Amino acid sequence: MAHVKIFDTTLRDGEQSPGVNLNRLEKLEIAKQLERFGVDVMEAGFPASSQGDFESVREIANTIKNVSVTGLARAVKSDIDTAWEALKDGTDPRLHVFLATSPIHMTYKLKKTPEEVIDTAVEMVRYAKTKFSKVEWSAEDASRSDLEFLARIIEKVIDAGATVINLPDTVGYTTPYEYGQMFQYIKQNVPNIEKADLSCHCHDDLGMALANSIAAVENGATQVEGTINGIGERAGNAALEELAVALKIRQDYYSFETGLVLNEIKRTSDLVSKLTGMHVPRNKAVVGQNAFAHESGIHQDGVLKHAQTYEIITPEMVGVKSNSLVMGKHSGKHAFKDKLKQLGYELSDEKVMEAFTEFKKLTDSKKEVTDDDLFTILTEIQTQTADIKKYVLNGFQVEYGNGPQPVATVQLMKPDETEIEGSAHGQGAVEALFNTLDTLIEEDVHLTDFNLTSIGRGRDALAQSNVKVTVNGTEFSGRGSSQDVLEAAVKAFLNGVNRGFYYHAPVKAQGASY
Ligand SMILES: CC(=O)SCCNC(=O)CCNC(=O)[C@H](O)C(C)(C)COP(=O)(O)OP(=O)(O)OC[C@H]1O[C@@H](n2cnc3c(N)ncnc32)[C@H](O)[C@@H]1OP(=O)(O)O
Ligand SMILES: CC(C)C(=O)C(=O)O
Ligand SMILES: [Mg+2]
Repeated sequence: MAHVKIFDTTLRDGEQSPGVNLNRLEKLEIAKQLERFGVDVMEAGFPASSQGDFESVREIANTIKNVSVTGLARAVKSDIDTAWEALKDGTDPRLHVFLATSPIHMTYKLKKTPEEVIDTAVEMVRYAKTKFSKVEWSAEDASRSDLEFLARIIEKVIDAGATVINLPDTVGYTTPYEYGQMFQYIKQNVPNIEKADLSCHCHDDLGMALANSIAAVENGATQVEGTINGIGERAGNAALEELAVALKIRQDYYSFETGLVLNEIKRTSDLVSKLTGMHVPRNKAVVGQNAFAHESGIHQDGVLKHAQTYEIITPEMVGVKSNSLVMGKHSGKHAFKDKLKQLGYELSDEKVMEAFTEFKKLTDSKKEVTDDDLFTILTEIQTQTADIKKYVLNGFQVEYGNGPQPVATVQLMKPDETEIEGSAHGQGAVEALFNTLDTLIEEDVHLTDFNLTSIGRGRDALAQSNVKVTVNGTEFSGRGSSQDVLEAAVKAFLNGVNRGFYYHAPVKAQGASY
C-alpha cells in the first residue's frame, strides 16, 4: 500500500475564503485539531502578509509537536526571512515558497520573462535553504504552464535544494486526465525528480478538485494539499475529509493510504465550520447532515435488511456519534472535566470553571444538554480573547408583535467602559436590534449576511447565529450562540464588529488577537 502525505492548508488557503478571518486562538484550536486528525504538514499562514498572521504562525509552530508546520512566502527574500522568524523555533519547520510559471501569470502579473522566473525561483530556493532544511516550491498556475518549461524549472529548483515540488491547479481549470498526464510528464522528463516529493494542490472551480487530486496521486504525486470542508480561495480547495474517505473506501481500487485518523473527521469539520462561519451543506459528501440519512422507502427497506445495500460509509467511521446525553443538572466537576477530555478539549483550570458555570446555567433552562451544546460552549470559551476591551452587551429589550413596527432598546459597554443605550425601529425584531446597534457603534458598520441555525433538535435547542459585517470597509464574520435567537443574533453582530474593531485598532492587537 503506497503512502500519501497530507498537507493541510485550511489555515492559509482556507482562510483566503472571502469573509473568513480567524483570530489567533481560533487558528490555534484548529491547528491542534489538525494534529489530532493526523495531517503530515500544516500550512499555518503567510507570515509576511500581516503581523497577525506572523504571530499565529509562530504560536502554532511553537505549540504543535507532531506535525511539520509550514508558512507561505513569495519568491522574495523578505518574505522568506519573515517566515523563518515565525517558524524557526518549531520542531519541524519547513518553507513553502511559490512563483508562477504560466505565460499569463509571468507576462501580466510578474512582468518577468521565463528566464527571469527561472533565475528568481532558483535564487530564492537557494536562499531559503540557508535557513530551512525542508523547502517546498510551488509552480503557481502549473496546470496552465508549458510542460517543457515546467520540467526545466523544476530540475533547476531541485538542484537548488527544493525537497517538495508542488504543481497547483491554481484556478481549478484542469481535468483529471490532463492533470494526471502532467504528473506523468514531469516524472518522465525531470532527471532528478526522485530527489523531491511531488505534490498536488487543486481548486474546485469546475467541481473537479478531488478527482484531479486523485488523478495526480495515481500518476506519481506523493503529497496531496487540501483543506477541511474544501474551504479556500473562490470555489475552494480539495476537501481532505473526502479524499481520506475515498482512499479508504476504495482501497481495493487505489491501494493508497494516508495517516489520517478517520474518526476525527466530524469533529475537525464541525470545528472549522463553526469557527469560519462557513456552513457545510446538508448534502455535502462525508460530513453533510444528510450524508447518512436514508429518506426513501426502498432505501430504508434495503438498509434495514442489510445496511450495505445503500450505505458505503458508516457514520462511526468518520466520528459521527448519536448525540449522546451529557450529565445533567446534578453533575459535578469531575464528570464534567472527564467529558471535556472525551470531547477533545484541553482547557486551563480557569476556563474549565467558566465552562462549568455556562454548562450549569444551560441545565437550568434546557432539559437535555448534548455533546453538540457542550461543543458550542467550549469552542466559544476556548477561542474568545479576553485580553482586550471591546463592545460588550449589557442588555436588550424588544417590543414586537404583528402590529406596529418593532422597537429595540440595547445597552452596550463601550471600549472605554462607559455604558451607552439606544433604541431604533425595524421591520422585524432582528432588524430593530441591528438598527439599534448601528446607531450605537461608532465605526462605519454594515451587515452583509445573516444566518440563524439551531444546534441539535427540540424547542429548547441552542441557536447559533453567523453574520458578516463590514467594519470601516473590511468584511468580518461574527458568531454568537444562545437559547434565545435574538440574543444569538446580537452576540454574532457584536462579535463581528469587535473583530473589525481590533483589526483596525492601531495599538496592541493589529490582527493578532482580534
Ligand atoms: C495562489 C495563492 O493563493 S497565492 C497566495 C495569496 N495570498 C495572499 O495574497 C495573502 C494576502 N496578501 C497580502 O497580504 C498582500 O498581497 C501581500 C502582503 C502578500 C503583498 O502586498 P503588496 O506588497 O501590497 O503587493 P500586492 O498584493 O499589491 O501585489 C503583489 C506583488 O507581489 C508580486 N508577486 C506575486 N506573487 C509573487 C511571487 N510568488 N513571488 C514574488 N513576487 C510575487 C506581484 O507581482 C506584485 O508585485 P508588484 O508590486 O511588483 O506588481
Ligand atoms: C500558493 C499556491 C500553492 C496556491 O495556493 C495555488 O496555486 O493555488
Ligand atoms: Mg491555492
